[in-house]
Amino acid sequence: MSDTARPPGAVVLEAEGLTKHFPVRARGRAALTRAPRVVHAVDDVTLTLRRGRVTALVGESGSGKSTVARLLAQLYPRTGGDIRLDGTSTAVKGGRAFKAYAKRVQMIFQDPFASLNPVHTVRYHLTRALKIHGKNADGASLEELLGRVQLTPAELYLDKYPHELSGGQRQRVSIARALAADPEALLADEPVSMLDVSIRLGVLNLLRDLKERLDLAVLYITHDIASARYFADETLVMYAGRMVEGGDSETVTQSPAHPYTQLLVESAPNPERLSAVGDEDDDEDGGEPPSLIEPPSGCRFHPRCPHAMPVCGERVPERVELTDAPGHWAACWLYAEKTEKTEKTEKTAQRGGKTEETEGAAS
Ligand SMILES: Nc1ncnc2c1ncn2[C@@H]1O[C@H](COP(=O)(O)OP(=O)(O)OP(=O)(O)O)[C@@H](O)[C@H]1O
Repeated sequence: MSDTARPPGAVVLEAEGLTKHFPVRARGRAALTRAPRVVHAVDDVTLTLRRGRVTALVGESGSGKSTVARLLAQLYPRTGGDIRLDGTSTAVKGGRAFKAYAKRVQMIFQDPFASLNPVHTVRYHLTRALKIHGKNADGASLEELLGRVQLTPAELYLDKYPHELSGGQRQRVSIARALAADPEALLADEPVSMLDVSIRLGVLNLLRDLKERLDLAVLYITHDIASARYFADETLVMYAGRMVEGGDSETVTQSPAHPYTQLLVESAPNPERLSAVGDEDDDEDGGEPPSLIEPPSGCRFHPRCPHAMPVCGERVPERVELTDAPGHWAACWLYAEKTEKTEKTEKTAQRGGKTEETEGAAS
């Protein structure tokens, strides 16, 4: 890697105010009479990926996680916001600029069977990836790549076709192919959710090992908040296109602040299990996710929230830093209200004024 001199924890990839709206195609009369509508898939998402750290992005189906990953991989143009790679703003449309970006930011998909071409061998896939990124594709390089994903001895795998491998082995080949670029960031979109429960842990352990050995910045997308606790250094929670909570994984999963994160944690049947939550959680307790064509006003979780207050339906809550752990934050009026009140009380006290009256006016 060209930049091994950078310290662990250095920022690799950042998104700020990242937004993606997909146009909805109207049919028939509606196409003539109705204003064009959009799916608010991702709104105002801010995140940072650092070297040698795994960041989990957790949320139920349709919350916008894959769209965030695809935006970060520059597979979609964004509607708004910024993406910075090593501090430089980037918007890549294709061609040579995309190739240069993809060399540094690689993506791993959920279904390794779909992402590998069934008519080609492991040797072909890895040779092609190495050549695309201008690397030597000799036997030693192929062996080294397979060694990185613990498929040894290499000759056992090199001439196999995808259907001759197990699901776990296929995903390891996909990971090896991504590593052929020698990337700085790896975007893993539900990398184990299609694998048998018994082999998920092995693949996650491999990713963790790679993160440490290669100092990779890893984005780990999952439905399963229990696996985020196990595997990720930091956890971010998304609901209906917006980020609602973030912090170190232990704090977010053990002391969730946002009512949505609390619901996710409660509905994970066994936090110790790297479970199949993602396969079955679409109707977890507490209702359904909202339509993203006309998302709820204010906090998008407010129609499902057991603590909803009038303000929750009126204004989008901002991130509030919480005091229980450094870096822990939530975008929730439960905490913003307290902060607003505290600030008002402090200001009034400084002026030597009417604390009680000001508080009453604020609530
Ligand atoms: N290409 C697209 N065109 C239109 N709408 C899209 C497109 N891709 C995603 N969406 C919509 O954007 C929203 C977010 O989808 P996304 O796939 O990012 O969510 P997710 O959290 O990754 O869900 P899952 O875990 O099921 O993959 C959904 O409402 C989805 O229907």
